Amino acid sequence: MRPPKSRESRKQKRLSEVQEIELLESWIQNGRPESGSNPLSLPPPPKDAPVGRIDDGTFSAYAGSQRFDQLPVSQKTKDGLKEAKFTKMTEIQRASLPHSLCGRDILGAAKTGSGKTLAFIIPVIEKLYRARWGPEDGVGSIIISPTRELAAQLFDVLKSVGKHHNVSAGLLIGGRKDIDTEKEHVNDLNILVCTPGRLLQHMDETPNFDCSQLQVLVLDEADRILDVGFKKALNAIVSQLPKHRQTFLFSATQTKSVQDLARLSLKDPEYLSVHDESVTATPNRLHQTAIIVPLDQKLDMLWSFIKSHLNSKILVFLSTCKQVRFVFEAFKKLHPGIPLKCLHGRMKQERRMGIYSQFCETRSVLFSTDVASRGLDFNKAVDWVVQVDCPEDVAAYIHRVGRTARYLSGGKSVLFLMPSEMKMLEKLQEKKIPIQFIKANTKRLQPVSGLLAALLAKKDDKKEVDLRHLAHRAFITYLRSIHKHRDKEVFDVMKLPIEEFSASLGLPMTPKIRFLNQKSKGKQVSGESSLREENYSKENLFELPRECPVTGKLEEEEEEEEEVDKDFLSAKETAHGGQGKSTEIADIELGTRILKKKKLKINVHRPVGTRVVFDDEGNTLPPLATLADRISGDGSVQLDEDRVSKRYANLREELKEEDKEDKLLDRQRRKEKRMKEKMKRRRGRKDEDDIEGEEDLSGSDGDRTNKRSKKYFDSDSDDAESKRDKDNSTINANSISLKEQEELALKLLSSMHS
Ligand SMILES: Nc1ncnc2c1ncn2[C@@H]1O[C@H](COP(=O)(O)OP(=O)(O)OP(=O)(O)O)[C@@H](O)[C@H]1O
Repeated sequence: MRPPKSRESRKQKRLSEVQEIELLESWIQNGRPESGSNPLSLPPPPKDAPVGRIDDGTFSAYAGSQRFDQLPVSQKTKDGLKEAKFTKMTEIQRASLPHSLCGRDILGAAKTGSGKTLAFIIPVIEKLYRARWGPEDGVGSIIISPTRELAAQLFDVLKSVGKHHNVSAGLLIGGRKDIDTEKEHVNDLNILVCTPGRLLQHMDETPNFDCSQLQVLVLDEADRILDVGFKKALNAIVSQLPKHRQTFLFSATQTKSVQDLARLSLKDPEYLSVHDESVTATPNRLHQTAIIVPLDQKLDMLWSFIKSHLNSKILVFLSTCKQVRFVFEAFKKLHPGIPLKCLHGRMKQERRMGIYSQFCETRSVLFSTDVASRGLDFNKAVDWVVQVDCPEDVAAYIHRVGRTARYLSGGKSVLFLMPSEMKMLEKLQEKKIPIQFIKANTKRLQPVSGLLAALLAKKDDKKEVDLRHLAHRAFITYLRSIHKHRDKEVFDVMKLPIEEFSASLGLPMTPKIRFLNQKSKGKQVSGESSLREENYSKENLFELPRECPVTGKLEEEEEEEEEVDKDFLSAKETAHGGQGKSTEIADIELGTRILKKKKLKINVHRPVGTRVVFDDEGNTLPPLATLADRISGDGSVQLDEDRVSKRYANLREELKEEDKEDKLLDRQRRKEKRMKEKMKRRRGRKDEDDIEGEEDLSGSDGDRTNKRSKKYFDSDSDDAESKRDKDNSTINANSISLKEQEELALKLLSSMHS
């Protein structure tokens, strides 16, 4: 039996909670801001004004307040905020919290790093607290994030601010092994922080998984989640949620699409875009630069940049997973003098999380795909964001550079633009992005292509990473990503110096890309300038215009098997450098080997049926002579019919044997192929980012779909092959009889001797 004192104190606690909730409800109702108003435009309450219920039964105004403790939120939340050292609200928090606390749907837009997370975490916790939500009530709120790392980060903020509350919360993200345990507990959770894929998996597979009582739905990085990549998953999720709920959509690049909003059944949402009037769309303390770098000099430039910023924390964006892996592995071998890390959607989840936390803690260079471009708030500030490959659009640019200069800190970014991508600069400037165009000091450029070529030329040690293979994949996936871009004003694969690019990766020969017009290959775009031809006097690598106040140095897996897209590529035999051709050929793709095969020479002028047969002494004999060695009385050659039938019987046996062997071999080959594909699929499923991960311009989603369907067709084709085998056996059975063959042979023989 529990001591009565404890029961008494629990009752007391309950009573005080009920009273607090009543007070909060009245306070909220009393001071609700006008629908459509922006609380930022209201005067802040006087400094020492009373907060909450005032003596005469009225309440303090909370719309317009600047501190968290002036808001109608529970003491538990206030304590959580205080302990996490959050006292003053940011603009998006001041603008949206008065509306969200009184139950309205929110469409929130604010620059990166401006505190949008708390703007939805606080009302989520408060709504459930005021509804006295408990474990037995099930799922009360769902917070959806496009990536696993971001979901984990949101979960951490939730745990810290809500630490004094009794609601239960869980992080549901793909790539974790404990799905079965998760299924057992998910029905006891009140707040789910998840990625769309994992949530849908629970909706599909977990018995009794029920979201029918949902109170609040949050989409962080809403425009991304509403994007085509997540369309199916999101529609399926939303179809299982009650329509009567509160919905919050937040992003730095918010969607205003009526269709999107209709999909989510938003009710008169408050559109709060706090930086609409701002001169810039990016954080004020972010110093942004762009520099022209031809494709074949990108790695030289990146290497030089890293070497001249060894004491910085640098986040480098590349287009595809394969590029990330290649640059990471290759640069690692060159020991630049700063720790290197890589992050992409095809890595195992534990490793991804490990890398993410390590990068939060240490000075290092992180090579990443766009999986790290949104929402991530790396603990210790990122000094530099380097975009080696052009972002797909302005929104992607904003999110990438937004990984630095967060909240009150500063940061720098540099965008490498190829001459053919200059249109992107215009697009960025049109969208209020203050980006400064600078020139490189080529004197300080440290070429790395030669070193890469030497690395790639080294004999492969089986235990080590196959750099040449990685370079090859990086080359192909990059070009494919450019080819797939819809914005042809910026991304035009035909304008790229393909051969030079291949050489810059250290590849001994240029893999051939079938979709390219051969004639235009190798030609440089007009205006493609070579950095090495330019001459700049200053000591630093990049030069800013004189008036610029910035004075920093730069003023400015095994992953899945080869996804050999035979329709997409083959290889071209052009050797760069002094690499021996013959050794290289074996290493390039199947397509190349097929091209290298010597064509069989067929002498079309040779008369039909004139196969030359020799006797034991090497004398030529007439055709079919071996079957016609019975000499008749008049001296003419006659067929020995016994020998003929014997010969045919032997031939039949031989053929049968050969056929058996061939079939066996073929079956074995197909079995191996199936096994390989099965393994690949398994590995793919393990390592694969669930739909949420990627972004990655290797077009992972698309590619995966293709791969899956390809597998589907492959397995079909196996069936088709076995069917063909059966059909063939039918054809054999119906083929001409032995007697007919003998007659044919006799006719032939007599016609030849006549
Ligand atoms: N009121 C506040 N006081 C102090 N720091 C804050 C406050 N609100 C947020 N922060 C801090 O600001 C940083 C950025 O916040 P947050 O991650 O929520 O930004 P965001 O707007 O969601 O950015 P993104 O658009 O990149 O997702 C975090 O480190 C967070 O702890």
